Amino acid sequence: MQSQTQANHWDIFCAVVDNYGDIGVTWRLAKQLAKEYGLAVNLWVDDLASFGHILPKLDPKCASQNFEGVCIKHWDTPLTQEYQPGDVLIEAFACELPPEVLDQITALHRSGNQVPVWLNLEYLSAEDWVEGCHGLPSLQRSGLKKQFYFPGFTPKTGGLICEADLLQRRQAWQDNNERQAFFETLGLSGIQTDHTVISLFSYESDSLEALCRHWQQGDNQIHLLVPIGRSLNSLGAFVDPQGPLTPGSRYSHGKLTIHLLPMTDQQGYDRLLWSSDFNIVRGEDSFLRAQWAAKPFIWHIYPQEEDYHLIKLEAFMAFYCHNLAPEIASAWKKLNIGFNQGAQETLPSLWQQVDNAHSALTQHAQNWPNEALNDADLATRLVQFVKNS
Ligand SMILES: Cc1cn([C@H]2C[C@H](O)[C@@H](COP(=O)(O)OP(=O)(O)O[C@H]3O[C@@H](C)[C@H](O)[C@@H](O)[C@H]3O)O2)c(=O)[nH]c1=O
Repeated sequence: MQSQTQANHWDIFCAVVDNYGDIGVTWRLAKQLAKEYGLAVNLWVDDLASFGHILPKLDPKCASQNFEGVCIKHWDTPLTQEYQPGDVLIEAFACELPPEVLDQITALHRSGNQVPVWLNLEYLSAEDWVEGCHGLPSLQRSGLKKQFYFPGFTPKTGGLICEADLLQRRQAWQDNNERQAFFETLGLSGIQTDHTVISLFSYESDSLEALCRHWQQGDNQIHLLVPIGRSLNSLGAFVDPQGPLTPGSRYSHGKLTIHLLPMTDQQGYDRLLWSSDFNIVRGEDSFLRAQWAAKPFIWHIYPQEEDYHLIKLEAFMAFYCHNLAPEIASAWKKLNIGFNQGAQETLPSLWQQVDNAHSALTQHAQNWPNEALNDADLATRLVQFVKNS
């Protein structure tokens, strides 16, 4: 397989901590840098089996393979494939670079040669402090300079990952009403145009059972589309926990039908979000893609110690709601907090209030992407940042 050995290539290193967010974010970025900026990108990943869940064509046993213009390389220990220093070296989410890489760039630096621009791509947060930390240097003992690159929602941050044509493609998909044909490709049947479709990709949560009980007794037919994963661990009362829980299974309870789906590649997941009336998402990447889907959503934020994640949730909600009618903003915020806190008793009424405001929230969700992008997405700002470094 061809790897990127030209002097002007970029290397991105990604260690999969858990779940799919680390690899999901770096894979999106690598694809976009290759496609829109013609950059030669090596994406080094320590866990190809996890990556395979969101890129089913990937061969987890292959050390080097090309997809969508990106060379995906297995990051093993010790590193068996040669690293050649390029223009840029990105360590994603403070993963520790392999010693073989550090040794090479240190040797380059010591011999007075040019070293790659070395960046630590951080997690996304809407908190105030991000602006002050974006771009800060972190001086290394070796004398090398590493800089923090913080994604974010304001012009003084590193921006948000969004491909140049994404919003247009999503709009065309929704205008052309592609959803029914898409559901057919997924083998879904029985979804009529006046039914409500909700996608679910969350962590385990007691909130799920509370919402399902409510939906089961509602007036409207609801279809809950669930890619196989952690959400199912909390739906034991609604799916057959002894059963094989395979894609294609469906379970009906009153007005609620739960459909199990396979995990697909990222493009397929985007389409699922575009095709749903409401999305329940999590982590970092699906959270952002729900915003680009321009539909109302609940964010199940990745839990952190001492409930720090609730501070991050509040910071984002303040941004998202700043120009939303106060009573709608309040209902949507309470639903998100209630979901994240597992507030089983209050969730049905919180859901109802948000559901009543569905068209206003959808309108808001449609305006949000352009506002959030602030004229430049993350890749555009990153390329500029590197030019200025
Ligand atoms: C359901 C589904 C998801 N995906 C992708 C979308 C995203 O790129 C990825 C999921 O990533 P996230 O939404 O970020 O959620 P996550 O929970 O998987 O990842 C998390 O990992 C932790 C280690 C981080 O600290 C969190 O911040 C977060 O990133 O999976 C598919 O490609 N196909 C699918 O069918």
